[in-house]
Amino acid sequence: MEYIAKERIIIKLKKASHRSQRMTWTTVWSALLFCTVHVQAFSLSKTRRTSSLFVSISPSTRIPSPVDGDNGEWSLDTSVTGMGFYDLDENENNMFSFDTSSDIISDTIREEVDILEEREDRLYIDEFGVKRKVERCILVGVEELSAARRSQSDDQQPFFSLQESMTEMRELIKTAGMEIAGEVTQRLNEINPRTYIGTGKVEEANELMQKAADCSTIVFDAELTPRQQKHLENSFNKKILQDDFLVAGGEIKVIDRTALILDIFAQHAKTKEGKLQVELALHEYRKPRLTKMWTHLERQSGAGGVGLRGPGESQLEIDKRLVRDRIITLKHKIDDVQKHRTMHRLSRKRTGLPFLSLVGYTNAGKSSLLNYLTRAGVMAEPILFATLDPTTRKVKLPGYKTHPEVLLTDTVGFIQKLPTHLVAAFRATLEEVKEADVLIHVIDVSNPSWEKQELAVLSVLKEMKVDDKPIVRVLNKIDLLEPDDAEYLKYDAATSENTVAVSAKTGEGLQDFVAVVEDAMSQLLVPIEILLPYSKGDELNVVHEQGNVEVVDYRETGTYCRAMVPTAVAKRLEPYSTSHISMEPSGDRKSGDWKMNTEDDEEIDWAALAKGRH
Ligand SMILES: Nc1nc2c(ncn2[C@@H]2O[C@H](COP(=O)(O)OP(=O)(O)OP(=O)(O)O)[C@@H](O)[C@H]2O)c(=O)[nH]1
Ligand SMILES: [Mg+2]
Repeated sequence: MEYIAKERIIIKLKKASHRSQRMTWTTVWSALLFCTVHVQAFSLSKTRRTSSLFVSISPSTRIPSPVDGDNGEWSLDTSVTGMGFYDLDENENNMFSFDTSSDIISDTIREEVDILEEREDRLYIDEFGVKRKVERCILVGVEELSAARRSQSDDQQPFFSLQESMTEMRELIKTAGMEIAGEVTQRLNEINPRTYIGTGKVEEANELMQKAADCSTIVFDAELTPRQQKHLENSFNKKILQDDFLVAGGEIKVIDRTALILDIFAQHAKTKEGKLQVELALHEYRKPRLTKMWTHLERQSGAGGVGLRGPGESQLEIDKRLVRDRIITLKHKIDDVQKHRTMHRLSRKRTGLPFLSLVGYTNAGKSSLLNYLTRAGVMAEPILFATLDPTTRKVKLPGYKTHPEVLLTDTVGFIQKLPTHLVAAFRATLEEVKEADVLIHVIDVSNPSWEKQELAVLSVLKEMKVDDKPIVRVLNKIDLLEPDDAEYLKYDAATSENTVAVSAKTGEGLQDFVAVVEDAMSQLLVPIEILLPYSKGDELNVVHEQGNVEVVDYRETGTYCRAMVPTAVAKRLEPYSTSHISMEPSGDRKSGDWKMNTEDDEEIDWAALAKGRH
């Protein structure tokens, strides 16, 4: 039996793990190559139970029938969404009716494939028909004593103790959908440049994993270098490597903190842009980590068709080229999406509404606050990195005099030790923070490490060079505190500048929140002095709505008005200005002390001016 692809499809080839992997995959590859399948991308997933190969192939290529049976080498799995092919031996009309939503395939092949294989890795159906999580892992953490010492001399860089960091990792692992089967920790003066932890600890982790059932993953609470990861993989997979892949069972995966966060991002990205960014970050992460583990797949690529022909290109080289090409394509696509976003931002600016951005540590309650204020229905979950895509809402703030309406954006949460290339991949989201007039820093005060989390966020804001913007500190989740602690924090907030204690769950303190935000925004107002023609009555309304009017005087030539207004409004009204007002702040912008330069710097009698007698 033979099949022909209707359109570009992903096929999934599965085999049971009891056969020699080397034999089987070589057979699969040769089968695919002999029938001139144009393989466009592939990804391999292995668990203890099965190994799956996902291949994207071009339309109209014929693929051979899988060999089934007792000693079957491989089988074709038709359960992958987006598959579509004809069964040639059957009646041509009798095609398999699969859901072939083409955008899954065209834009995000790797991503869909990754998510599918991740899901498969995690879930199995037990004898009662219940889906259970099976991916279990060993968590490894290190207390780096030299880093602890360094941090003592730097107040700005928070140092999370081993226990704090491990608590956070446990949450991340839970969010990623894994279970912890055991933990290994080590106190080291300096980390081991080769294997991160000492060789004794590698052994300990290995033993722990052998004892735990269904456990083939080791998660490190660290950003491992590609070299360290390779050495660790080799140490944990010594047996498989020694036996030249002939032993039963899947290989042991070594995952670092970055890979774990990327996995969570991949599961949570909702919009096209978010997905593209995650895919880019994943490829950037994987590029230096492609290794010669799979050299048994090495071949001359003449049979690969146009574009793949060439002298002696190894599978590893092809992989690298595929990843490189994909990165370039992704960057182009992201640039395109960002052009739209820039246009969107410009039109938003034209509305003249102040722009507030919610920032904060992951799980602090940013989305909950936006939900409370707007009923926007932004996903707020007790999981880390619930939000990846920025959501902007117009919010009416009750009791606001100067800015009755503002634009409020929810953003991706921060986390300590956030790898720099992850930050780069999410630059579009961070652009939103750069554009903001005021930052609303949401802090989860029910978390024992909240002060360190606050510092971690401030240091990222500093890196992004946005720490000069007015920042409102929102001490959130006070409902979870002991009454005394809550009272103390409320008092502390009331006596500190730009700070408010709230609960985004019960709504407590949100009236004060509005007042504090208004205070912060008044720092954005600039003084104007204008003479508006009577035909521009609507502009005067804007000044009344969005500004603080000090003097209005109806004169023969128009309405004289002195007021404090948002910068956008001041710029628009510049043609009607009666004096030359400098828009530059005089020194500290936060003080709200804006300098006015009159032409000859003469003393002005404001009262007389107001009455039109100056
Ligand atoms: N008890 C209590 N829970 C809260 C409060 N605010 C938020 N939460 C809960 O905290 C969890 C995280 O809230 P989110 O709003 O998703 O947090 P976030 O800052 O948007 O998180 P990320 O998008 O992951 O960065 C959710 O389960 C919320 O219900 C609060 O004031 N009190
Ligand atoms: Mg959120």
